[in-house]
Amino acid sequence: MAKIAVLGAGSWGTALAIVLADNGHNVKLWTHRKEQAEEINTSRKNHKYLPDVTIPSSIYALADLQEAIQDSAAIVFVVPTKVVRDVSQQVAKLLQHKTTIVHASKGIDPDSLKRVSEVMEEELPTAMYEDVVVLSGPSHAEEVALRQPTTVTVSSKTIKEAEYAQQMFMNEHFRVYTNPDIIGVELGGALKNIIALGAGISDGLGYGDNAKAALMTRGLAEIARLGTSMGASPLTFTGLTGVGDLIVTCTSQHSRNYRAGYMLGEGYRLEEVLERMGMVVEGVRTTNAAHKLSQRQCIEMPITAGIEQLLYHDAKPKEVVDQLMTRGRRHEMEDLYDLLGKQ
Ligand SMILES: NC(=O)C1=CN([C@@H]2O[C@H](COP(=O)(O)OP(=O)(O)OC[C@H]3O[C@@H](n4cnc5c(N)ncnc54)[C@H](OP(=O)(O)O)[C@@H]3O)[C@@H](O)[C@H]2O)C=CC1
Ligand SMILES: O=C(CO)COP(=O)(O)O
Repeated sequence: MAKIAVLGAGSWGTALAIVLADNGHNVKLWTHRKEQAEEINTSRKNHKYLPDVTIPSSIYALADLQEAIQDSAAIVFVVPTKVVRDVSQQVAKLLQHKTTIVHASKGIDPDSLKRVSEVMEEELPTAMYEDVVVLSGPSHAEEVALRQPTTVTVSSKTIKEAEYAQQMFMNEHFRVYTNPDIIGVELGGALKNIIALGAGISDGLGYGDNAKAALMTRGLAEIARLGTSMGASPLTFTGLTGVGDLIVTCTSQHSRNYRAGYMLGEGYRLEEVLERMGMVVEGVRTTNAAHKLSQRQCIEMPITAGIEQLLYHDAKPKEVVDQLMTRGRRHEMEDLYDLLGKQ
């Protein structure tokens, strides 16, 4: 079995470390906080992020990054998108052997507008790995850590590294597929968080299932529109990392994006919401990134634009809904008219 470093001891890093430990790997769980490493090693609990879960004794938590990555067959980055560059730079300085690089973050960097694997490629020494692998899909940490049935997808530019990650993570509770479309896999995982904010806002406003279904379906349409303009396959958005993750994030109380959206819908201000959450709400920064990308790619993303207005320009949730509902008339699927040769 392999020695694997998991970087980031939040809810998802801890849950993925448990999957890897269940598979018999020797797992080092790196946290940037020494006291958290001590807490995990002594109490076998991650009280802040996964309080109900007992962490197997085969997982060793530590705050020394050098020791964590030393001789590792794979390094799995599970930190919030906004610190991926910084953590990659730290790893780049310490890495002295060739390894497999995996990440499981769901976001887009609003400064560079790059996907997470692109940011990592800019920082990690190319001689030390083949391709960055992304792991994404409908997978709340709280359920994965309890070994409830979960399916995810791994993707990398070439299949070899994705297949290595597939066999590393896969077990009877955690089924892992491969997909060659890394652009679609990363964009689907990142952009669904915007729609989950929207679904939460809708519920927080007191709207019903019709409104949420509309947001999810029209949200998926704009995700796919942007994604295909950036080189993704439209098919990927029908898969686990597209519609699958959209369903789980828009309908679950586990979702931080949904819960943050709910509070916004109830009228709380963004700063207050983020303070109450105390965990990463990736959709907030991703909304900003996606809005800029939609302008760069000349792609219409009305839901994203509305949520951007709400998050960054003080628009009221109800105003945004009214704006969306009173847009001009549209075909549901423009391409279908071309395909069927109809006017
Ligand atoms: N939770 C989930 O179910 C899933 C999450 N993801 C994705 O995984 C990524 C991580 O999310 P998640 O684990 O849920 O987030 P959490 O909010 O649960 O935890 C974030 C973790 O990152 C740590 N961290 C923050 N800044 C740094 C830094 N500069 N260096 C090192 N560590 C840092 C935090 O430490 P501290 O406690 O000190 O703040 C904390 O341990 C996100 O992109 C998310 O979208 C993907 C699938 C499922
Ligand atoms: O990506 C996730 C589930 O697949 C987790 O979503 P949240 O970050 O909204 O909790």
